[in-house]
Amino acid sequence: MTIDLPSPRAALKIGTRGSPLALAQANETRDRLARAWDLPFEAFTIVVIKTSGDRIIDRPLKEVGGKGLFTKEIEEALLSSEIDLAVHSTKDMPVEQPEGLIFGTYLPREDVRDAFVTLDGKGFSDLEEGAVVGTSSLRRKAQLKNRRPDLEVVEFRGNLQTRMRKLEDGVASATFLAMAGLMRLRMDEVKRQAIDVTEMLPAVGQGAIGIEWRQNDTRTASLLEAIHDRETGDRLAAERAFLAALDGSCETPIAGLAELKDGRITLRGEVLRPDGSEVIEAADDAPISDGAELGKELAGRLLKEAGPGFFDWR
Ligand SMILES: NCc1[nH]cc(CCC(=O)O)c1CC(=O)O
Repeated sequence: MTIDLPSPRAALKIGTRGSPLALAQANETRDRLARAWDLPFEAFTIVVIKTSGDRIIDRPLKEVGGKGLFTKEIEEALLSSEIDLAVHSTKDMPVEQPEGLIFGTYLPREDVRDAFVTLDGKGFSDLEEGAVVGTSSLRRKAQLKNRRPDLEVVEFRGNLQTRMRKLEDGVASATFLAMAGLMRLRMDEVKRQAIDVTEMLPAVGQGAIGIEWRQNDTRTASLLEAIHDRETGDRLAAERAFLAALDGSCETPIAGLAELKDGRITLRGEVLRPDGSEVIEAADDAPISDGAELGKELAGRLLKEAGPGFFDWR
């Protein structure tokens, strides 16, 4: 098969948000594509798109509401062919895409763990009673409250740099950041303690860069095949099926992680009450090709165990 390769004069357009992390992820995608197809960087252009999530920075996300706050404008640009592919943090992607778009290429996954970040390198069992922790993630808040009900949680929005500044300003004594973000931005100076996944299960998709394209654009699909990481794809199929079956709105604290071992896929999942007072968890394994069924099945078990009252806060 011959592919009409992009060139500096007819570059492939890569859409992304403009945050430093998003740009790092778009650059990694461009580098991998250029290497895989032996093309110069100039065969790709990076197009920055501002999303409603980027525009509204003064209100908590759950007040702004709606899925896809960070993806809507990017998907519109894809559909209108302003861009040829879009690079996303899989963690921020709704489980369903608009008609005509496919989200299905994944780069090799980074560290999936959360990091506990303080100015002096403390762990979360070392924080003094009643200390303030900043996070805007319902999952992290619920998981923290489950272990340390005494801690106070305050809303902490903004990019990684903004959150670090808030720590320096004393708005909170600690925050959580994804290890993947710290590594991609090479924020080596940030004092962090990586939290083992058995201690704090990460968000579905954490640490994975995912790429979306137009379903009818077979050329872009072929170009992307060369950089797709099959193992990450297999894990994400299970995790996202789990999330989809739980109807994971951003208002529900949900965590999930799939891992591959000895030719099988293992999935661990949990749902929590937002105040951390209850955690329901389950784990199982299956042949790798049955990952999506495993995700659906595990979600069903959690829903059954949680019972009809569990999600009442929504
Ligand atoms: N919700 C924001 C977001 N989306 C993806 C990452 C980190 C990178 C990743 O998990 O791939 C972050 C920041 C964070 O959670 O600290």
